[in-house]
Amino acid sequence: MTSQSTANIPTPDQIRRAPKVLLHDHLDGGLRPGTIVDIARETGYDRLPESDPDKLGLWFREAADSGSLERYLETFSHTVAVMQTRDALVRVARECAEDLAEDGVVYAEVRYAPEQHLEGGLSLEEVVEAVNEGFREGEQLARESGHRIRVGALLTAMRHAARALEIAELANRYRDLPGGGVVGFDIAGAEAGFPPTRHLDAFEYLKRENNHFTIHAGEAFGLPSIWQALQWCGADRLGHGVRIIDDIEVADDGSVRLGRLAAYVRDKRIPLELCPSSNLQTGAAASYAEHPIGLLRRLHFRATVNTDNRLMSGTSMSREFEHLVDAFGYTLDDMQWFSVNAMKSAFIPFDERLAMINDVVKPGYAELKSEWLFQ
Ligand SMILES: O=c1[nH]cnc2c1ncn2[C@H]1C[C@H](O)[C@@H](CO)O1
Ligand SMILES: [Zn+2]
Repeated sequence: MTSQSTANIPTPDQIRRAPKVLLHDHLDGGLRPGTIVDIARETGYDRLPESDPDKLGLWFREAADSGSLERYLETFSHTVAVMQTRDALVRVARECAEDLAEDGVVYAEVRYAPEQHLEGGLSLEEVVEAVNEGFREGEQLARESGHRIRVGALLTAMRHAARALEIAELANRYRDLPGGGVVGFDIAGAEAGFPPTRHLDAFEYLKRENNHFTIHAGEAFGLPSIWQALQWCGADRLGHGVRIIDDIEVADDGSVRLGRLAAYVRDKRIPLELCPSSNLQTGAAASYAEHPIGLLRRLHFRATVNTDNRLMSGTSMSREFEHLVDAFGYTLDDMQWFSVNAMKSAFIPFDERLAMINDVVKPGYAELKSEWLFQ
């Protein structure tokens, strides 16, 4: 007879079926290798390092496994290269929504940088409309195969470039669309040398518009980047934020002391969009077992679990949770805690977040948690 305590450690199948919430996933970091090969052939892009989809998938994982964020980011030149036409963007977005739904994700915010998709002659607006169309098609196809998912877009501006205000204005124009649209804004790219305050005009504009934004901060660079993102720029969430650990001291007797920034992040319930596998690849953490998510969860930070780049990390939401279950012995209750945290931190309206938590996430976990009774 299975007991409740062993049954509460989820099996891989339960992890996949559990309702999961994803806040940090890059559209150009999640393509299917076969799709990259197809589009490269159709559009005449001849610089792919491999033409066999399996080998190409492996190439991305290995190339991204460099220990440096800068080298990791170089792999995106190939995915961005095959995302320059309307058809390609619709397809990639559709498949993204389908893949997430198949993996048991019920709500996702997926980000991309419109300014990187203009080389084929599309306008910024055409890029956003193509991606939105793909997400809607993917949601519909997922429904037809028995999965429910909602996907919102986050528009990213590249931190080394100078188009943040323009992209923030774009994000604001595509808000509040019926059926879902652009739910917020982000900045990404190499962190060292490109502080978020370079883009203050964009953040101040979004605040005046009562809009939402997250900032990649505290990944390759430490506390100053997190501090700027919160106290100068006013970020609602931190993309990664994992280096907040540098402001937490754990003494030999297990007692914990938070510095002022870490205390602020916890007190204000600032969501941390943690991405364990990505951090291992860029050198921000040494192993799953040593990943700061273990301590941050114990200390009740508003921690969430995310994929970052499913292609480059060969991962999925289920894979991320499998690693965490192995490393920390997490149960279905822990998974629910992370999923509720993420849903609370989403950029959609409060009533919709609440309904997702009460009517989708919690009932999904209750169902899984009761399975042991009927075995
Ligand atoms: O983990 C990341 N840190 C900083 N930038 C990133 C990360 N993953 C992807 N990006 C960049 C590369 C993409 O081309 C861009 C937009 O999705 O965002
Ligand atoms: Zn990211």
